[in-house]
Amino acid sequence: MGTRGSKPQKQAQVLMLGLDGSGKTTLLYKLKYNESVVTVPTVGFNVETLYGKRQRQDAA
Ligand SMILES: Nc1nc2c(ncn2[C@@H]2O[C@H](COP(=O)(O)OP(=O)(O)OP(=O)(O)O)[C@@H](O)[C@H]2O)c(=O)[nH]1
Ligand SMILES: [Mg+2]
Repeated sequence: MGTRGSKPQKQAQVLMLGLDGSGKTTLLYKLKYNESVVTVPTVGFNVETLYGKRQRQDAA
């Protein structure tokens, strides 16, 4: 993203909000591991770092 002429944004911090039991944790771990996990109601909050395809290749 970004305006014309600016560098593409390489990192983003995303805050996901939703009602209890609306699927936030399920979506987070689906995005991170591409798997459907069994969840329990979250106490507090979940924080995860997700990497894009290119970033994973750079890390390897
Ligand atoms: N049918 C259906 N069920 C879903 C979907 N996403 C999540 N669920 C189910 O909804 C329930 C709650 O999912 P969570 O991911 O724990 O919801 P949450 O928003 O993190 O809940 P809290 O942590 O309590 O706020 C679980 O039983 C999930 O399996 C979906 O897309 N479809
Ligand atoms: Mg949760």
